[in-house]
This record gives sequence, C-alpha cells and structure tokens, in this order.
Amino acid sequence: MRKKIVAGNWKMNKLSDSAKALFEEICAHSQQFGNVTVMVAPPSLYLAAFAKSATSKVCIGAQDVSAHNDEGAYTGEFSAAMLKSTGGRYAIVGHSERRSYHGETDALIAKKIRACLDAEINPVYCCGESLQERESGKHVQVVQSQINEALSGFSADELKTLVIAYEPVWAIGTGKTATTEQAQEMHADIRQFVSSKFGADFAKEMRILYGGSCKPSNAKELFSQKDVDGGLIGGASLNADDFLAIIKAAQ
Ligand SMILES: O=C[C@H](O)COP(=O)(O)O
Repeated sequence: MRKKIVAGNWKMNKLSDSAKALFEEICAHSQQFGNVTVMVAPPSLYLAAFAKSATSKVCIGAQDVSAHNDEGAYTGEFSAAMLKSTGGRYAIVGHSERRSYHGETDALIAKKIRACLDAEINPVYCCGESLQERESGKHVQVVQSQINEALSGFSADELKTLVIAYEPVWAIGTGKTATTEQAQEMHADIRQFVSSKFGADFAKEMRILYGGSCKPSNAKELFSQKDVDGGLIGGASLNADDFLAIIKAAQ
C-alpha cells in the first residue's frame, strides 16, 4: 500500500512573516494528517528556519537543488548535502518552471537526482507535456522520453526514494485541471513505463503525484484514482484552509 504524499510548492511567494505564519498554521494541524506524508517546499531562504521548527509530521523540501554536491564556486546555488544538513528531506527537481525559465534539461536533472540520492535527499522528479504536445497526441511519448533521459543512469535500488510528479504544463497555475481520467491514464502509463525499466516490484511501490490546479474541490476525486498517490500543490498550498483540505482529501 503506497502512502500518499501532499506536497506544497510555494514557488516564489510570501514574505518572511506571512511565510512563517502559514507554516505555523500547517504545523498546528499536523496531528490530523493521519497516514499522509506532508511536505512543504518554501522559498529556499526559509528552509533552515522551517526545518528547525517543523513537527515530526511535516517534512521540509527544496524547490530545486544544485547538480553539484562538492562545495565550490557555484554562486547562488546550494547543495543537497547542505539541504540535508538543515533538516530538509525532499527536493523538487525538473519543475516545468525550471525547465522553461532556466533551460534545464533532463540530462542536468539527472545530475540533480544523483546529487539528491548521494546526500540522502528524496528527489521529487517533475515531468509533463505542454498543451501543444497534448493536443497533438504526443503526451505519452514526451513524458516517457523525459523519464527515460532523467532516470536511465540509475538502478532500481538507487531510486528507492524517488517520487515522480506528473504535472501537465497546461494545467499549472491555469485553473485547468487534467480530468481524473487524463490523470489516471498518464499515471498508469508512467507506472507501466517505469515497470518496464526497473521492474514491477519497484513500480508498484513508487509514488506518482499529480500537479496542476489541484484544489480542495477536485483533490478527493484525483487522489481516489488507482495510480494517483497524492499531489504537488502550487497555488492552493499558499492558503492554510485550502492546503489542509487537500491533505484531508488524501486521507
Ligand atoms: O509545483 C506545483 C505545480 O506547478 C502546480 O501548481 P498549481 O497548483 O498552482 O497549478
């Protein structure tokens, strides 16, 4: 039985005081999270303080991480090892906003996954197709090729802590959610593809999150799909009531 994950990706939102207040409100409800793993990925400036004040039921994650694990001259970056040393547990890698605004490729993302695994940080690998790719019927092929490139250099044993987040780019921040059928279909395909690469036992255990305009009104239906193991939540994670309602929907 795969344990569900609800992860909040705050992106570049919230000044220090309001970030702290939101985080405290989430932590204050953590006794009600039941069997759901809850992860919060704030702007990286707040990571260390949040990790220090998190309850045991709230994990801290980074929105991105360096591909380098050795200390050195990489201005503006922080390593997975540094994240680990602050108490962080997860790192999102390959988010579509990193791909489109920073030109990140799956080859680079593979290095970030390697850096995470070396530092014992759980990578949350994001993949997903654009609207044009969906409309031209290439979505399955696009997502398989992303996964293939990012994960080919790893063994099943190395990837035990990997989480995949399927985020159709056309659904991110647009209010347009994938239908439950579209989400389930793609998640099942991802699991099948991963099974063909790493074996059925591995694929059966791997968590696949849905991301893209997930909100309290659609979370329960999405999370009830056989291959949807929770969500990577953007906009709706910025409001405690919405985020807590989504966590409830995963229980
Ligand atoms: O990482 C989160 C995703 O980009 C989803 O964002 P959204 O829930 O605002 O559509």
